[in-house]
Amino acid sequence: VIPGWFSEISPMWPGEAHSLKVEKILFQGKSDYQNVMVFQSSTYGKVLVLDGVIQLTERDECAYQEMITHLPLCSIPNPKKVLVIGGGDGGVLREVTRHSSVEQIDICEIDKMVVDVSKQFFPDVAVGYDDPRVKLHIGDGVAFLKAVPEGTYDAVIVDSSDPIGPAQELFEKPFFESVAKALRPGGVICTQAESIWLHMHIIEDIVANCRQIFKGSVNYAWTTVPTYPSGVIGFMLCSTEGPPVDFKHPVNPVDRDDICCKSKRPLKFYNSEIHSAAFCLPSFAKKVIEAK
Ligand SMILES: NCCCCCc1nc2ccccc2[nH]1
Repeated sequence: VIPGWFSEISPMWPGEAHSLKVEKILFQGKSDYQNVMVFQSSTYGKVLVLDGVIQLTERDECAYQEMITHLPLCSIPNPKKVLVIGGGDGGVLREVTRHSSVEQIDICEIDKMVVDVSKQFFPDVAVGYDDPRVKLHIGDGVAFLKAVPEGTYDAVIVDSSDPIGPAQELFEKPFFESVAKALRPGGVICTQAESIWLHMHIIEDIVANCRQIFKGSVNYAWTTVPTYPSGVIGFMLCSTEGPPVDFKHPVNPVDRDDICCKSKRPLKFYNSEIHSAAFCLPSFAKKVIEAK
């Protein structure tokens, strides 16, 4: 351990570790589910760490939050009811509220400490909670979805941490089946889907499960997030049987400047071109993901 530096060492990415220079540790706690830490970095703003894994930094969180939200919501004409699983930081909520068509936003986060810490240390991220359309449920997303009436949501966004830890079940088949049931025909799911550099095997399994469960379209998109392992992170975009969804060509643009929300904060990362580009894959990933 180098004094004054945080290194993200994990068996999920053996032999490598992204490091950030630490100015000051701002919070350390242990919730019922995981270790929670916040530190002031020298060059990436404040950083949220769960069980030693970087979840977000102030400098690059826009890339992840904007892409995981607008890739699904800009792919359907008129999203009204949206469910967020995980995402206790509130960043996805902030992005969902940009869509004026949205009437109801449910969020189910298992760890209340993540919500409280985000509100205290990441107010520009947790601003998402201020919107009156948002309803926060503290609990397990697996149980929450079992209780949801069939066909309730237009979109479900699974903003999970990694498969090792509290989010493990959110990567498994039964959970995807419960999401498919909770979606209306032609509804969409977008999940945090790891790195094509590090996790092709996990992605292969997720894609196989999604092809069996989601009878509309199944696509993988990816983007750059400098502080995530290997500097990239991906998303599974799937739709249920029903009105076809073409994820690669957004029907509901959000980069119009009239679409805004309380924070009046402009989009920093997402736009319609980067939306389409996100689905272009390197050959080694295409071979696995688009295998016919
Ligand atoms: N190793 C990549 C980790 C990606 C983490 C994405 C993420 N960031 C989060 C912040 C709060 C709650 C859930 C979250 N899920």
